[in-house]
Amino acid sequence: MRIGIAGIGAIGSSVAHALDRGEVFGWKLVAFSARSPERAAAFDATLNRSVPCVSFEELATKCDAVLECLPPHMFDAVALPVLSAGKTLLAMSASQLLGREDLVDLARRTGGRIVIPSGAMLGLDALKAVAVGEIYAVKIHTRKPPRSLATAPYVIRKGLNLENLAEAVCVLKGTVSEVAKEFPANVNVAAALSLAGLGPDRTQMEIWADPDLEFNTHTVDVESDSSNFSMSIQNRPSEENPATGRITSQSVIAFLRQTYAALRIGT
Ligand SMILES: NC(=O)C1=CN([C@@H]2O[C@H](COP(=O)(O)OP(=O)(O)OC[C@H]3O[C@@H](n4cnc5c(N)ncnc54)[C@H](O)[C@@H]3O)[C@@H](O)[C@H]2O)C=CC1
Ligand SMILES: O=C([O-])CC(=O)C(=O)O
Repeated sequence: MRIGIAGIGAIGSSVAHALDRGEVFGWKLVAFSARSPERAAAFDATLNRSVPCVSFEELATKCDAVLECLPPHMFDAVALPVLSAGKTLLAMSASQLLGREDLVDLARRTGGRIVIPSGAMLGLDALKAVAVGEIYAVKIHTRKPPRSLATAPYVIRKGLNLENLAEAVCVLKGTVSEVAKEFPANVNVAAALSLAGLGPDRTQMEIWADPDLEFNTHTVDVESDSSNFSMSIQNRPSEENPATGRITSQSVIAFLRQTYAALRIGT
């Protein structure tokens, strides 16, 4: 299978290197997109096998699947050509899929597919299973070091000063739909959780700034007619981007590896 990577930041570069090292059986990296020719050349030099830097439209025509790992506002620029071409979009900017039934409809019409890998979230397997029955409630509390929230639209608009906090503060609470508008780069895991379970309008969320925290931490409570469960994850930051957990790119690699695996575990 031919894969292309849109955006070679923390997630994209790590997945590209795993593919380049031949660590993902059955998948070949055939192209990538970068923000500038200089960045592309510097990145290509880190690969054992040179790969062309192309436009998002060319990624869509050259590849069977395209991994989107761009800044959130760039999402449509790659999602639309990939889905219009009937290809598979591996979407990391999961927050950008909230309220986007139009993209799901586009995929249905063209035979394309949208996949949100588990990324930095845990337990989506159990949530999908309980969703076969009736889910009563899903709550997620995301706690982040204040610096990870400092550039969010809400923090800037309200003029919140999150520096020198003496203790953890709840910055915003509401439904995932409400919080996503204000913290687009911080709700990918909540977006994935809500899409797998009760939907963004019924999944409750709180965002906390916690000065004592080193790792992004997500705690989830689920109640349903089959199981109640609570889960928590503390994500070590990646070297390239402290806002992105190291597990995120590993989740993509694990997802790709199961394509041809003789033994597949989990939902
Ligand atoms: N689903 C999940 O669990 C998680 C999702 N994310 C999301 O995944 C996305 C990617 O995250 P990271 O890799 O950490 O971001 P990053 O900021 O490290 O990388 C983004 C890359 O896109 C490049 N870029 C910008 N404009 C471009 C253009 N026009 N053409 C090509 N490349 C361009 C940037 O130069 C950068 O290299 C973000 O939206 C982030 O919020 C992050 C962590 C977890
Ligand atoms: O925990 C992480 O690494 C990333 C995160 O909060 C998100 O994108 O929602």
